[in-house]
Amino acid sequence: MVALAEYPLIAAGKVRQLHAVDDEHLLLVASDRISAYDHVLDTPIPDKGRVLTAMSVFWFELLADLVPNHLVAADDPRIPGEVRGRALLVRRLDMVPVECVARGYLTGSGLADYQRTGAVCGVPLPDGLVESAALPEPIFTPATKAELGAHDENVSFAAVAAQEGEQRAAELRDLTLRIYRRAAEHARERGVVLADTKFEFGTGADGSLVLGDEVLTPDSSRFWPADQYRPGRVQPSFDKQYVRDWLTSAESGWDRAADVPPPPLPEHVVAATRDRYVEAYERITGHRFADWPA
Ligand SMILES: N#Cc1c(N)ncnc1-c1cnn(Cc2cccc(F)c2)c1
Repeated sequence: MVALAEYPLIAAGKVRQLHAVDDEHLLLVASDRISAYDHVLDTPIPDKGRVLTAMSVFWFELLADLVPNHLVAADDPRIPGEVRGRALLVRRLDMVPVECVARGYLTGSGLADYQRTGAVCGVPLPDGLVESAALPEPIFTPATKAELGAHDENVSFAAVAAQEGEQRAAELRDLTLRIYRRAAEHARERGVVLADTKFEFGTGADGSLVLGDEVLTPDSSRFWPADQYRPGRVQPSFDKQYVRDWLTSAESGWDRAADVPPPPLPEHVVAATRDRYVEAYERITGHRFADWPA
């Protein structure tokens, strides 16, 4: 078994890394780190990396009839033991430099754009939409990837077409929305609102689109508990609300506006957050997390 250190690091996000395995394969590693309020917290959430990896595998398999994906293996001798269960062996693709975001609800940067311009990524929306409003239909709201730590920049479909060509841009939009609709319906039947999500696509040797990166995890998407959904307010995050509430409580002593790092999380917040990740996985997939490879 190879050690992770023998696979050169080629990209790193806030809570995950990408290593080169060979000319054809990469290793996508999810850490137990959690970010909140644009800070990566000091306290890891045990099993978060494994839950999110297991979730991506579930969605790749559920969506395989809609779109090919880059997954080669979740359990393979090339995956180092130290990251087994929270790493995916994937096919090296030629990535399309567009963050393909689908939104079924209006929140975050989409709401901010709408309040400023009446539109999101140039897509006009009806008047009077409030925080977390369900959109008349899901919309494609692409973005360009920002440097680590900065927020992605929302761009218009026309900008994507100028960069990728009209046909490829239309393909990215249509595929993004088809996948979102399928996933949102599946999640909603299981008590989870998939408010929005971000896909990354690449192309293989034949030039056709392949779904890459992580997919439909609570880190690449907004998951809300359906039974608490109420438009007109910021929704509780299915997975991160305990962390957010504690960090903004007097107990933490943290001042979010002071741009200082958040304090370590108390054990009860860590445990409750781990439980929420496991609950999200078990609800959405119907599988027991205990059955995911150790
Ligand atoms: N997935 C994938 C992928 C692929 N299958 N082939 C080629 N490149 C990529 C690739 C390059 N950057 N990213 C984003 C990313 C993901 C995970 C961790 C990071 F730090 C950064 C993805």
